[in-house]
Amino acid sequence: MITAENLHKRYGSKNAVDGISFQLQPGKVTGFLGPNGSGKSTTMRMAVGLDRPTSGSITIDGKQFSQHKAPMRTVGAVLDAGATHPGRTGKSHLKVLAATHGISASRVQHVIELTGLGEVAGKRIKGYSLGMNQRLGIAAALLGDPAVLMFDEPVNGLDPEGVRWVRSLARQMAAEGRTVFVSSHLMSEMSQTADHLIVLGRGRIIADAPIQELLNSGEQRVLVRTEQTSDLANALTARDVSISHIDAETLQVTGLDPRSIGRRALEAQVVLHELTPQLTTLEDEYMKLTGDHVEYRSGGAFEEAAQ
Ligand SMILES: Nc1ncnc2c1ncn2[C@@H]1O[C@H](COP(=O)(O)OP(=O)(O)OP(=O)(O)O)[C@@H](O)[C@H]1O
Repeated sequence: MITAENLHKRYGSKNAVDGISFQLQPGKVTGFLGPNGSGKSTTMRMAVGLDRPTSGSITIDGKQFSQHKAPMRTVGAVLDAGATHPGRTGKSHLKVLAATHGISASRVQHVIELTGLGEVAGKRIKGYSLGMNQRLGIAAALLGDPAVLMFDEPVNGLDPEGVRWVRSLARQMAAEGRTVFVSSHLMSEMSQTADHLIVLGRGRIIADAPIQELLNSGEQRVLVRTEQTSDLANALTARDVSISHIDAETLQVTGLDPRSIGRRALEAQVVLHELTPQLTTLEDEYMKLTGDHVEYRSGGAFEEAAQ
């Protein structure tokens, strides 16, 4: 279990992480989502002692990472997959890690198989592709069979097969009861992997909720088609209901569910041709949530923080 309490990190005058608190649950994939520069990597680095909080704390099972007797058995982290010795083979890299952390050599072969590195494990790391390096990083993270896994942008630069593999590995690890924490700046990625989302914007938490809840939090819009648009609009008009005319036969209604719209149409003797709830996508929600929190926007303009 990872717990952050009022965690802050300042770099000079910059609040990279600005007082965040959260608790991650075992058995779930928690997505850590936010635009570039929102503080995800800094938070993860503090969790494994690579950076010190300016104030507040981030602990794993109640202790700071450095206080754990066997850190590799506690947390498996892939924060920088490139941090290896290029002249070694993948297998010898894993063997050294195992030997220096009191992990049995049999785990090395096991994680090589688990990560699909079998064919390249005997080759030097300097010849590895990005995908192989990513798999090697994950193999190292799994070596100590830890209950907590932390992956920073694990699918960056991977091909579609690699992306699918990382997703299913994360899900499998959570199904085994582990706490799985995965960062990404892409909602589309997280929506296929995570059960729960923590959304960060400019170092602050802007959402901490199950994916389903985020999906349901948007206002439901319903598309209605009829030849009697004005009769229907009259029948539906009420406080908190907004109706917009899309074209001569189509209305978009917010504030009423499809069932109520159907019932009112029947009472007003309006014939409906279509009644379609418009699903809010996670992407829509994410854009809404982070719209004011983006540091770098497309178009090349740099916008200074305006908080
Ligand atoms: N060592 C550092 N020194 C100074 N500023 C830093 C340092 N590390 C991070 N920052 C700044 O802190 C902020 C948060 O960065 P961080 O890398 O944690 O964000 P992120 O959400 O992981 O983004 P990305 O997806 O781009 O890596 C950014 O504005 C970044 O420029």
